[in-house]
Amino acid sequence: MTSYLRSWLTGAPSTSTPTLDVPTFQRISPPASDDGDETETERDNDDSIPAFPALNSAQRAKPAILSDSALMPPPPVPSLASRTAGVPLRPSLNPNSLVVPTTTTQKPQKPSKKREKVALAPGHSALDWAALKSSGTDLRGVDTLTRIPPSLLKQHRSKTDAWTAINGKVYNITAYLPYHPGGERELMRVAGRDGTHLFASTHAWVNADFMLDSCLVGFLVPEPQSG
Ligand code: HEM
Repeated sequence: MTSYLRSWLTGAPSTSTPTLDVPTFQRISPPASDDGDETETERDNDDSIPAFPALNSAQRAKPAILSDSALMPPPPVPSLASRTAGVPLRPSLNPNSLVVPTTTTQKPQKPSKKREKVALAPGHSALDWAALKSSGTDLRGVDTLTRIPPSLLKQHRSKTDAWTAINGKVYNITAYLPYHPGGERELMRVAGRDGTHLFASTHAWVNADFMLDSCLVGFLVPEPQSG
């Protein structure tokens, strides 16, 4: 092995290992003429590689050298004369500058009151909710799914018995209250009524169908006409 490696480094042929059969490549020109004086067998045995690109290919043509007037003009030179050392150029003063403004005169926006972060009690993370809802615990409080008119929905608007309707489905949100990342107070705003609009305008990306699947109690229907 050592002598084999040494032979690689020194270029001397190795004595103990047989020489490797390294394939060599030859530059093969296309046949000089193709005017039919060779036999069919000769042609079948002809493994010569055709020239690529073909000898008459346009790729072999000499590229045309464009004159200065045919080339795209260079971008304008920024005017460096107006520059003061250490002071970045103001893009508004220098239309050629690509420098971004380093400051702004606009006041920072106050954080929106609408999406306040609420500290959830320990054991009330999204994962805890997922575990609870798939644990088999009864979160509905009803035996069968029913048709629920707004007047019935309205009767469930306390913290210990809260229902809401989202996209036509009525959920018992009582168990979810302490798990809601936006807080109990915000969630209670939709208790006893159709919360579709408020829900969608706060976080349309939240999948209520999935979050509350085991809290489904029925479907919102119009108030039955009396008389
Ligand atoms: C009834 C079904 C509802 C469910 C299942 C639900 C679920 C969720 C979820 C999963 C989040 C976290 C979203 C995120 O981090 O991107 C969230 C955040 C929030 N929710 Fe709800 N929500 C409901 C209703 C409401 C309602 C009616 C309001 C009232 C305005 C509300 C207000 C908020 C707010 C303010 C946050 C933001 C909390 C934060 O930024 O960390 N949610 N909600």
